[in-house]
Amino acid sequence: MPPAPAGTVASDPLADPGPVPHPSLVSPSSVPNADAASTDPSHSSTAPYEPPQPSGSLLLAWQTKKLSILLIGGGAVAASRLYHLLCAQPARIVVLAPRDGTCDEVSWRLTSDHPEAVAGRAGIAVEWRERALEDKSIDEEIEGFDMVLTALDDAPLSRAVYTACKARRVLVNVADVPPECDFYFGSTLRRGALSVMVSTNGKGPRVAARLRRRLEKALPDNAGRAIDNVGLLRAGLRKRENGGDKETIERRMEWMIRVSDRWSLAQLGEMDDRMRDAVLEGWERGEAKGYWDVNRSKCCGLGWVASLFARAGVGRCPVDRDPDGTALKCPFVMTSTGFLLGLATAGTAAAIWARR
Ligand SMILES: C[C@@]1(CC(=O)O)c2cc3[nH]c(cc4nc(cc5[nH]c(cc(n2)[C@H]1CCC(=O)O)[C@@](C)(CC(=O)O)[C@@H]5CCC(=O)O)C(CC(=O)O)=C4CCC(=O)O)c(CCC(=O)O)c3CC(=O)O
Ligand SMILES: NC(=O)C1=CN([C@@H]2O[C@H](COP(=O)(O)OP(=O)(O)OC[C@H]3O[C@@H](n4cnc5c(N)ncnc54)[C@H](O)[C@@H]3O)[C@@H](O)[C@H]2O)C=CC1
Repeated sequence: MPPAPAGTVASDPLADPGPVPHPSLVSPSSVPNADAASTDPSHSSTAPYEPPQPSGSLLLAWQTKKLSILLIGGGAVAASRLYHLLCAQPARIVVLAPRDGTCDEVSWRLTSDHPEAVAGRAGIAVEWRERALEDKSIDEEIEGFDMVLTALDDAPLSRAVYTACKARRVLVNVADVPPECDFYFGSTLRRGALSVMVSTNGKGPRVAARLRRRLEKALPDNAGRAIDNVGLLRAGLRKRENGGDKETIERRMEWMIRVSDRWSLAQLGEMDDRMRDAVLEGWERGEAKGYWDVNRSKCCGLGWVASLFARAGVGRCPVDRDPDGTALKCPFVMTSTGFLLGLATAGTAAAIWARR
C-alpha cells in the first residue's frame, strides 16, 4: 500500500480514527466547545468555543537546559525547589545557604556520594555557596543568573532580592511573597518524562497538593513508562523519516495519531524494542499497528483473534473510543444495554400478562 496522503485520517480501513484529531489537522472552525462535554455543573456556557478561564497564569513546560539558576535558602521549601530544579536539568544550579540551618535533604542532594544523589546531579553544574546572603552583596550574588528562587524566612531580604532581580530583568520566585513572583510553583507529580502540575494560582496550595495526590492515585502505575515509550517510538519514526516539508510533517503526525490511539496506556507501558520495530515497519505502508497486531503469537496464537477484535473495536466504547476505556465502563453502552434489557423484560411481562 502506498504511504497515506497527507491530511487523511484512515488509510487503513480497519484502523480506528481515534477520539480527537490533532488541531492542526482539522479546520479551526470545527473545534467544538469543550464545555459542552464538561462535567462541571458550574460551566453553563453556550459559547461555541471554550471561554477563557481567568486564572492569571500560563502553565508551560519550561526548557531550562541552558539556564543558570540561583536558589537562596536551605530549608524545607528550598529542598522542594531543589528537587524540582534537578528534575528540570538546567545547565547550572547554585545554592546559597549557610551550612548551619540547611536541612538534611538539601545537603544530601548537593553533596552525598549515594549513587542516586550522584545520578540526580549528573550533567548539571551544581555548587553550594555555604554562606548567608547579605543585603549589601545581593547584586554581586545574583550576577550571571537567568533565574533566582528565594526560600528564606526573611521577607525584607527576599523583597530586596526581588528588587535587584527586576532591575536586572532576571526572573524571580519569592516563596513567601506571591506578589513578587514572576511565576509560581505548583504541586507537581513526576513519573519519567510525564509531569502533571496542579496550580491554584496562589489561592490554595494545600488543596493543590491534595488534588495532586488524588491524581497520583488515579494514574496507572506505568503511565510514566508509557510516555517514555511513546517518546522512543516518535524518535524511531524521526530516524526513518526526518523530512521537514509540510507534507511529510502532516503524514508523520497523522500516523502517530493513529498509532497512539490504538494503544492503551498499559500496552504502551509494555512496548519494548521488538514491538517498537514492528510498529515502525507499518510506517511505509501507512499502517497503524496496535498492540495485538505486533503480538499475534501471544497466548498460543490467540493474539490473532485479539488483533481482529481490536481492529473491529470490540470491547471499546463506540462513542468516545478511548483506548483506555472499556465497554463495561462506558455509560453509553451500559445505559443502552440497561434500556434494552428493561424493554425485553417489560415486553416479556406484557406477553405473559396478555396470554392469561
Ligand atoms: C503563591 C505560591 C508561590 C510559590 O511558592 O511559588 C505559594 C505561596 C505560599 N505558600 C504558603 C504556604 C503553604 N504552601 C504550601 C504548599 C505548597 N505551596 C506551593 C506553591 C505556592 N505557594 C505558590 C502557589 C501555588 C498554587 O496556589 O497553586 C506548592 C503547591 C508547590 C511548592 O511550593 O513547590 C506546595 C505544595 C507542594 C506539594 O505538596 O505538592 C502549604 C501546605 C503545606 O505546607 O502542607 C502551605 C501552608 C498552608 C497554607 O498557607 O495554605 C505561604 C505562606 C502563607 C502564610 O504566610 O500564611 C505562601 C505565601 C503566601 O501565600 O502569602
Ligand atoms: N511557597 C511555599 O510553598 C511555601 C512558602 N513558605 C514560606 O517560605 C519561606 C521558607 O520556608 P521554609 O523553608 O519552611 O523555612 P525554613 O525556616 O525551614 O528555612 C529558611 C532557610 O533560609 C535560610 N536562610 C535564612 N537567612 C538566610 C540568608 N540570609 N542567606 C541564605 N540563607 C538564609 C536558613 O538557613 C534556612 O535554611 C517561609 O517564609 C515560609 O513562610 C512556607 C511554606 C510553603
